[in-house]
Amino acid sequence: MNSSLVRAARSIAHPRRPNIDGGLPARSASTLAETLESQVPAKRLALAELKKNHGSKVIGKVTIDQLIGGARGVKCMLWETSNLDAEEGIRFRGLTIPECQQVLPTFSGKAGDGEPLLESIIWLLLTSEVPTKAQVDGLTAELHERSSKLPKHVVPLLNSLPRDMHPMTQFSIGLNAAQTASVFAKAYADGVPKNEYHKFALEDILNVFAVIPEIAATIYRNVYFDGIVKKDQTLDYSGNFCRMLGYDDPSFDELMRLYLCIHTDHEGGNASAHTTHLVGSTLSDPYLSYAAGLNALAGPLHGLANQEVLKWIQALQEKFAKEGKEVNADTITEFAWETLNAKKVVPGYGHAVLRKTDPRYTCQREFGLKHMPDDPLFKIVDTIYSVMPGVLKEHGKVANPYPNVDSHSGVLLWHYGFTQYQYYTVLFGVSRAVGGLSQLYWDRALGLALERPKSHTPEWLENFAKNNPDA
Ligand SMILES: CC(=O)SCCNC(=O)CCNC(=O)[C@H](O)C(C)(C)COP(=O)(O)OP(=O)(O)OC[C@H]1O[C@@H](n2cnc3c(N)ncnc32)[C@H](O)[C@@H]1OP(=O)(O)O
Ligand SMILES: O=C([O-])CC(=O)C(=O)O
Repeated sequence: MNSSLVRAARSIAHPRRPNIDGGLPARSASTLAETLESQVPAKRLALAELKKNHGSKVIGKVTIDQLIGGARGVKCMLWETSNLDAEEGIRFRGLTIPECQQVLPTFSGKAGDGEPLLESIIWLLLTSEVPTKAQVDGLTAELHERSSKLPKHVVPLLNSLPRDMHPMTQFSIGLNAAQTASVFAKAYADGVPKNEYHKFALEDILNVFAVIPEIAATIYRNVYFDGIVKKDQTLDYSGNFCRMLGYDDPSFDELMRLYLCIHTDHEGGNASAHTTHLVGSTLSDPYLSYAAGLNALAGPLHGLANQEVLKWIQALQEKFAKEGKEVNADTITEFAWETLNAKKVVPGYGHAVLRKTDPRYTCQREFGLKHMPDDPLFKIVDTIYSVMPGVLKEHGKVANPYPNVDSHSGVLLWHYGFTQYQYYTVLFGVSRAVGGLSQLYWDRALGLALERPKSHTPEWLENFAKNNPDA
């Protein structure tokens, strides 16, 4: 591992940590819980100071357009695990995706040699520190051990669900049902003081990370196969998850590691993270909070777009096969205009914040170029990329004509025979738990308030506009 790069990454990821001897930042205690607990006092103090010294500073204004238009650009949420720049894309604790790929521990043990382990990202997002391989291995073992905490009624419940119920509905039901194991809910009922909430939240958060692969894999095996889920806990989190889904291919394991890492977090305003944060702010426990987040992820303008992309490509292929035409730049353009003229969205394109190609799209494209350059579907996605921004620019309505993460993920899965696209958002849901719930830990540790913004009636807005012509 390149130590100067790791040093630089650590100082980006954790800018306030003193670096007394000019070398690597002091390594904190070895378990994740101890590392986090050691950070809480300083973080609480920093937030209190920020409030005391700068609490009344104005950081923005809100227009009536923003109020009507889904609060785009309204600054109203504290989120520390990641930050999204409209041009550059996501940074996880200050690190871009390529930087994460260079410095985070991988399955081989060598940073930069393969995709980061999900456990590395869990550690990074929660603590803001780049973990060592030993810390990551410890976390892998801890999560495997915690996976036994899935309540015994959950799998039979999942087995009883109709096979044609959408996998995301099943996922939400499964996680809600697992909530009987919440130690946070029990601690609250037992009256633990507010400054201790985060300790019980962390227990739930790690347990949720540990049990969701079994919920997700049971759904996949039930809906499409024989219902049998086989584990291999000698592997890392993602590798074991692949075995549970029924895949045993090192290249697919690497894809899953990449997939699970890049979908974790996208700052706070996206619908699934925001929902988790909002529901958690009522002191609903992490199981219920993230189950709510899953329901937001299940919408077609958000996480479900990844299945819609595959559906769109299948429809395109079917139409031109019937007409005896090949799929190429011209026929894709024709199909895109048909979609737009029918007043439907082109799935996988556009974004509420991004104004350039999503770096999560780019890194998946690079994976495709390395592992499946001649795959016909991969080539179609590339051809779509070559024409769609031009079509959307010509259409003239779309703020961002470039592809988002959902545009590419399904095609990579398809290459490995994972063709059940109605299930794809469940994989996204396994990953997004990590971002939403890492932030939820800090929400409770910092004692953040119940979220409750102000709404206004149309009459109030009209009166305001009439009485304030220059506003
Ligand atoms: C993980 C994720 O959630 S990434 C996003 C996944 N979603 C998709 O890929 C679905 C397709 N994309 C979209 O629907 C949108 O781009 C969104 C929902 C992601 C963002 O929405 P907005 O911030 O409102 O986008 P924007 O400001 O560009 O919208 C302006 C207009 O362009 C339309 N538009 C935006 N993107 C698209 C698109 N891909 N295809 C067609 N029309 C689009 C909007 O529907 C809106 O139309 P309207 O004025 O008639 O309401
Ligand atoms: O940021 C958003 O609004 C949507 C998105 O890409 C994500 O949640 O990953």
